[in-house]
Amino acid sequence: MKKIVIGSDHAGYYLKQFLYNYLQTKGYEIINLGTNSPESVDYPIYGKKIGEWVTTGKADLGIAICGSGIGIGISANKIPGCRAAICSDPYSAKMSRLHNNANVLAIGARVVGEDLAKMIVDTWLNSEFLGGRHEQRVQMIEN
Ligand SMILES: O=C(CO)[C@H](O)[C@H](O)[C@H](O)COP(=O)(O)O
Repeated sequence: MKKIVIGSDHAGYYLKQFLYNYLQTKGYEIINLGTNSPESVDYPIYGKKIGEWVTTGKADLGIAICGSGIGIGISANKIPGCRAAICSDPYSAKMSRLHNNANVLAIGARVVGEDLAKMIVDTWLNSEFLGGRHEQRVQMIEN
């Protein structure tokens, strides 16, 4: 079973808690990196943390949530080796794994509701990188 880290800013706090509980009931090993209240905080702190956990191998995959998914996704992508995909639909989530080997999923809590977020997360976690022609493209990103 994959080890997953999840984190958010204040805007993503409630959806983060919801997805943390949901993934726990599904049997995933999931680590909460905060924030732990709806009090206003700065999303770059959490994007950086999630990116670092994933790129250092402390976790296999990360889920990052802010209001739009954009700020925390951009922040995570500043960490070398982090490939955060900002997704608000299951198709994009699936393709981000199949073609881009995304290791962080960024979601906007002010964009998607709980049911859609569950579908996005399920799709993302159940999709695997295809490799092949996509391998060299992902390597080009790294280079
Ligand atoms: O980074 C964002 C926008 O791209 C996130 O949506 C943040 O959660 C948002 O900026 C926080 O906004 P707030 O007005 O401080 O709650």
